[in-house]
Amino acid sequence: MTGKREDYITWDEYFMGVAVLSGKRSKDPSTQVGACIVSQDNKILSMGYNGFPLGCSDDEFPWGRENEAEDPYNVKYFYSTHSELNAILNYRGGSLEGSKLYVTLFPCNECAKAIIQSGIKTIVYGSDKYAGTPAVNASKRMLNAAGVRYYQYQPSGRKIEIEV
Ligand SMILES: O=c1[nH]c(=O)n([C@H]2C[C@H](O)[C@@H](COP(=O)(O)O)O2)cc1CO
Ligand SMILES: [Zn+2]
Repeated sequence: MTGKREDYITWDEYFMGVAVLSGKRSKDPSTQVGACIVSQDNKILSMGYNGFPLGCSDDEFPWGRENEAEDPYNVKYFYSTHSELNAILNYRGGSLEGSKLYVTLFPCNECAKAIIQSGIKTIVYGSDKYAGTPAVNASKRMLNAAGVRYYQYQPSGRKIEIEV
């Protein structure tokens, strides 16, 4: 017996927790997504959340999603950068080869391309609320073909509270 504390959080709880916390920075009123990229030896390399690119003000660009077919110019989809892409682009350290991505929502087809090309080899995702849509089907098709492993985060049931 060393007296070691035993109720410390697991690596998965830690990194998914960081992804969830990152998503709390999102200004999207309907879906907040967070991502955390981790090296093979469990070091955090980068983080991201869905938001507009630098210089594109949250107070000037539209956050709504209504009337996309009639007026896509005034809807968020042309402008929001996905959390996974932001996490990849936020990394300034070199290569992401062999790394692992924790993300609160299953990546879309566009993010799948960036994930594959950046060398990320494993995805741990939270929600799969858009499962079965063409974008997610296409994403899974590419990830399967490229040999990127993915599995859903299994909640421990433990509530992690953060007080600052
Ligand atoms: O993988 C993703 N990553 C990601 O960051 N997003 C972002 C883009 C949008 O801001 C929001 C999706 O909005 P909505 O659920 O209202 O369609 O989530 C959406 C996806 C789609 O799977
Ligand atoms: Zn995406």
